[in-house]
Amino acid sequence: MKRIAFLGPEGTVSEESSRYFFSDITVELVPYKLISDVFLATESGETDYSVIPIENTIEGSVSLHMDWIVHEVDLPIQAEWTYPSRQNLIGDVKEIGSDLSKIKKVFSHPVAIAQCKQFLRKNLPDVDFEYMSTAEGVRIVKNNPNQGFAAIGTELACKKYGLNVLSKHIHEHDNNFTRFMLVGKKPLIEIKNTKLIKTSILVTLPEDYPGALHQVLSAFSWRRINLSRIESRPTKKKLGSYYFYIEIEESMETVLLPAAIQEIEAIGCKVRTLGCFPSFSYVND
Ligand SMILES: O=C(O)C(=O)C[C@]1(C(=O)O)C=C[C@@H](O)C=C1
Repeated sequence: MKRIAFLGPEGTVSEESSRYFFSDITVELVPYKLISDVFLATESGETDYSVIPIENTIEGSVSLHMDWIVHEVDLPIQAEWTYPSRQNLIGDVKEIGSDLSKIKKVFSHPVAIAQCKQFLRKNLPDVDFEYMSTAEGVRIVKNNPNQGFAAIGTELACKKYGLNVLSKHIHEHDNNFTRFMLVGKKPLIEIKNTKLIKTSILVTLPEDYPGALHQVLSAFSWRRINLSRIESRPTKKKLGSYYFYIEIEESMETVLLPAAIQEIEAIGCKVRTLGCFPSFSYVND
């Protein structure tokens, strides 16, 4: 059975989304305390794949996780899916009741906190924050009663640690989704079929000259290849030096995409393929 590393403890959004994505495939989900441990578990062979949150509707890219994929490990992207992040204010109702001013400190993941900024500004303007995964936050609140602690996390974690939802769905938009990537050394053949196959590449320009990026993009545009994301990140070698992370809605097994990449290489760019993978959108059933 395939072992899948995710950010733990049990009850994180990563776990909820993995249970959804792997609902038809029997896998063992293995929690790790830090996202670095999640990556390294698969890099070392302790697990077969890692589940990595990569982008959120409200917060945008999770840059730290993208940087891990690019700089720290050699783990191709094998699949991606979207999943709704439903955040709740969680605590002990016997302690807090309906008086949220009793809350002095909130524990959660920085990305989850950022998804609830408006709620927090309005209802908890003076609280302190401490950062960890959402489920770790819920666990800490459970283990430290009567201190004015609360967490932002999932209903799964709330049930798991025997606490109460003090305010339900406190994230800013109904359309709050997180995109997760499955990274690992080999393709996961058990994955269901999908129409959309994407390819992710990293492009480093040879030097900074007028129109350099335009030339790269035109290799895709005249072939009518659709790009779904482009982002620049520092190469970490020199201030002001960037690579471009480009997501393409096309498989490497087509004729057009390898030709576009060859053209980009011919103008002196370095291209690294991070993965060619099936892409799934959340279906509410
Ligand atoms: O802390 C969690 O529950 C996670 O799974 C992490 C994470 C993230 O890293 O973006 C995942 C999705 C949520 O939107 C917020 C936090």
